[in-house]
Amino acid sequence: MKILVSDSLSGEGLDILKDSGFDVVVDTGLSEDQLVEKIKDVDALVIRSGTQVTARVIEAADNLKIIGRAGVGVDNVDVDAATKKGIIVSNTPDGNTLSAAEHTCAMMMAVARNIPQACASLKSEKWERNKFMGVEFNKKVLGVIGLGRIGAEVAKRFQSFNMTVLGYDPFVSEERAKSMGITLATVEEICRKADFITVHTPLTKETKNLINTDMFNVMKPTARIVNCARGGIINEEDLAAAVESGKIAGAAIDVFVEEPPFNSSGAGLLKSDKIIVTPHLGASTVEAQVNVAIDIAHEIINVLNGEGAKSAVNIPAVRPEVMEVISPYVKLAEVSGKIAATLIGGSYDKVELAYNGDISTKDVRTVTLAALKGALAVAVGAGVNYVNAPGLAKSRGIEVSEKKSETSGEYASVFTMTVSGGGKSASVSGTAIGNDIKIIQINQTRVDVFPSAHMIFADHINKPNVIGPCCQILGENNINISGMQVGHVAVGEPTIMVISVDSDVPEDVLSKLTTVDGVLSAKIVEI
Ligand SMILES: NC(=O)c1ccc[n+]([C@@H]2O[C@H](COP(=O)([O-])OP(=O)(O)OC[C@H]3O[C@@H](n4cnc5c(N)ncnc54)[C@H](O)[C@@H]3O)[C@@H](O)[C@H]2O)c1
Ligand SMILES: O=C(O)[C@H](O)COP(=O)(O)O
Repeated sequence: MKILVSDSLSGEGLDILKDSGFDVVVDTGLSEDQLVEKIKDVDALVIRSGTQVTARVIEAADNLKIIGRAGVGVDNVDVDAATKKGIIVSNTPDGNTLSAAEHTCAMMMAVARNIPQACASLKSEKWERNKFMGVEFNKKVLGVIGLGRIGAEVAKRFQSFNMTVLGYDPFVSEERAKSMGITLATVEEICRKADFITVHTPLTKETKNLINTDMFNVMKPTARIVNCARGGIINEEDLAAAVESGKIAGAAIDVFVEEPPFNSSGAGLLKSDKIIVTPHLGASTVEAQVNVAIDIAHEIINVLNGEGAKSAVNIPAVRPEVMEVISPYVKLAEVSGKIAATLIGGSYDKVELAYNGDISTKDVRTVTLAALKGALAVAVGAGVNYVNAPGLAKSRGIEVSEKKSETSGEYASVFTMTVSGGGKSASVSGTAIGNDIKIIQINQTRVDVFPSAHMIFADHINKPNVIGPCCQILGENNINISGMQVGHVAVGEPTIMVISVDSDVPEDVLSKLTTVDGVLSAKIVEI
């Protein structure tokens, strides 16, 4: 399989990729047209912020399984287009946190003490001590917008300068903020009260232009603002105007709407003496680059080897300790999906997933995805995966619902999947015993089936001389039976027979089974 690395990646990560035995190609600085050409036969793409992975690039990618971002921000990737095509998008959320936080601190200190300007002045043989009068952090107010990994680290560091920290993050509770020594406030309150403001959110439609002229209008004239997150969170034109007119005292900017910003709204920021700038250096430390390269290399190899993605941004991230508990149910759900969709034997517009007992208290988002993947695979084939299963279900008008209850009867946990539509339904219940999975009910019939690779499900009447002839047909066609289960019902009642076999069962053999007196239908499920 082929891995294309299209931005600079530290050698430690490249070595891991090369040692995995995959074909690794490093080709940086590609235009969109060049990438469209090169991506066709690529299985994994490794990027930083320099590569724009547009819908056009994704459309051209015939084999792509994962886009791995060595870093945090995925705003240079069309994640929706990737998701629709079933491509995993993963990042490395932790590897560059400290470097980005430290760069923010460096920028804040530099703008407080005019260090770049004073340095340039002295190097041009001027001794301008009065011109570069700075300000202290002591007893000042810091406003942090976005209290995630980097925001929290920045807040912690400035608390040691004896600053009061105000924070805004709609996804952070009062308790969490309190535990970090931060008082929650609105963006406007922060803008009114803070001496220093720093933004640490992703760029989203909510955060785009979050800091604009309206906010600069309420800031102190001594306020200084820093952006080491994403260009566009602070409106570039409004910032240039606010600094120029003296509405605020200065700014420090690492990131721009367009990078490099020479021919865009960011160009105005380069002209002001009161705005210091760096060319997107937040993550540019030896340590961060080694961390993110190693993290993304392992993620790429895992995914190409068919193991799960650990840090995908377009499928649920499940903590390893939770994954350990739910992983047999992930397997069970996929198998149940295949069985239920095969048994209904046609279209359906409802999928109901019932989680009973211990499993109902766990994060089961991945189990639900697995159930959909299994069911849709019956119609769509190998083109369905964890990433595109919900989108495919939606586009087929399938309504998915979950029910949870802590009661489960004789088993600690029971998972039930029901598909229904057009007046028909099929349902499968199962449980996990250690790492093994067992189907315990099909429709209304109790069974005890440990799923195998090839299983025949035959509806029949529970009466003499049905099972024998079925086994004979399979034997005559050289199909070895490795196990068999018949649903527990009274004689004369309809039930189900599940025959595990060691090889595929051709259609004509399945048809022959239905000629046996008492057999109502026969279907094969391949796991
Ligand atoms: N300059 C660099 O080189 C560099 C390096 C690393 C990360 N970054 C950028 O820094 C930013 C933060 O990274 P992180 O690792 O801390 O991410 P994170 O996901 O840990 O934190 C982001 C925080 O923003 C919050 N948030 C989301 N929407 C918000 C909104 N509308 N208002 C306020 N808060 C909101 C989230 O709740 C979260 O707590 C990202 O944009 C990332 O791309 C830049
Ligand atoms: O989001 C990030 O991780 C940073 O912006 C770093 O980007 P880079 O990998 O291009 O330095």
